[in-house]
Amino acid sequence: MTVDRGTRPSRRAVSPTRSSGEVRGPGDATADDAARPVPGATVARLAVYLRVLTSLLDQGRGTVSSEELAAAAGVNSAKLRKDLSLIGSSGVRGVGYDVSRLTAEVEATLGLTRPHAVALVGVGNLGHALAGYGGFAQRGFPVAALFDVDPDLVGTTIAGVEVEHVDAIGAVCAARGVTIGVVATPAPAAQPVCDALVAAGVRSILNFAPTVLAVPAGVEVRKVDLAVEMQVLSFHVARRHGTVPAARPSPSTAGAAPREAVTR
Ligand SMILES: NC(=O)c1ccc[n+]([C@@H]2O[C@H](COP(=O)([O-])OP(=O)(O)OC[C@H]3O[C@@H](n4cnc5c(N)ncnc54)[C@H](O)[C@@H]3O)[C@@H](O)[C@H]2O)c1
Repeated sequence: MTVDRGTRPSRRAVSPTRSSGEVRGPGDATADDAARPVPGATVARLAVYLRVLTSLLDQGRGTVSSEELAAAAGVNSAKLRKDLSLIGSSGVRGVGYDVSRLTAEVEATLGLTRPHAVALVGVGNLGHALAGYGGFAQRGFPVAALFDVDPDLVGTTIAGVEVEHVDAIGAVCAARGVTIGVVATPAPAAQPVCDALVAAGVRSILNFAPTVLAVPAGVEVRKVDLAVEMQVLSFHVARRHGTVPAARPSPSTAGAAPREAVTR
């Protein structure tokens, strides 16, 4: 099984075998799906399914129907079954999915069969809040190291982890087996910090700084920008209010009749 967009496939192979009583519906996948690449959008949804499954496990639930799991994840059940078939998971008609088994299969696909130690660099407003959030450790991402340059912060402790000087990134990340680096510094500091993390062997970077990071092949960077999310929301609000200008015709449709502006 392969996962596109650079997300690593699971180390533990997930059995593509299916029971004869598997749940199927319109638009569901075929048995060949388990051998296909897992699209990035599916990977993102798997993380959402996992959050729901973890909550069901906490409640002591043994099974869950595709409809219930889909509703809790905010997708339709056909899409959910298709996503799960891509990782070789199937439910049983009239019973649903085994919560424990499905959780293990999704975790294996997401590479969560072992915790990922996280190093967070820049413990200002944002970094401090992230460092103090206990939910990351609960979901397999313990914050193992904190770094900053501010002498007032270095030596302090946040949620039991000492803030160390950024110069110690190499030694500390290697010693603690850090696999994910989080960059929450001002933009000008982000690239040198990223370089130090990469030199320390960190191959996955989550970047909050408003800058594009250059990394060598084999290093995955994901950028989080809440302003971009708000701009997307703004677009949808504007569209609802009919204030989005008409799309310009592309060269291929330049001779065609002009499109109508979006109005209510
Ligand atoms: N992506 C988003 O949605 C989002 C949201 C809020 C903030 N941000 C960005 O996150 C970053 C942090 O924001 P903030 O409000 O916490 O800023 P902040 O100024 O409160 O904190 C930045 C911290 O980085 C430290 N720092 C500076 N240079 C450093 C270096 N070379 N090595 C290590 N630490 C260094 C500073 O000492 C400070 O503690 C900024 O780049 C900001 O634009 C992004």
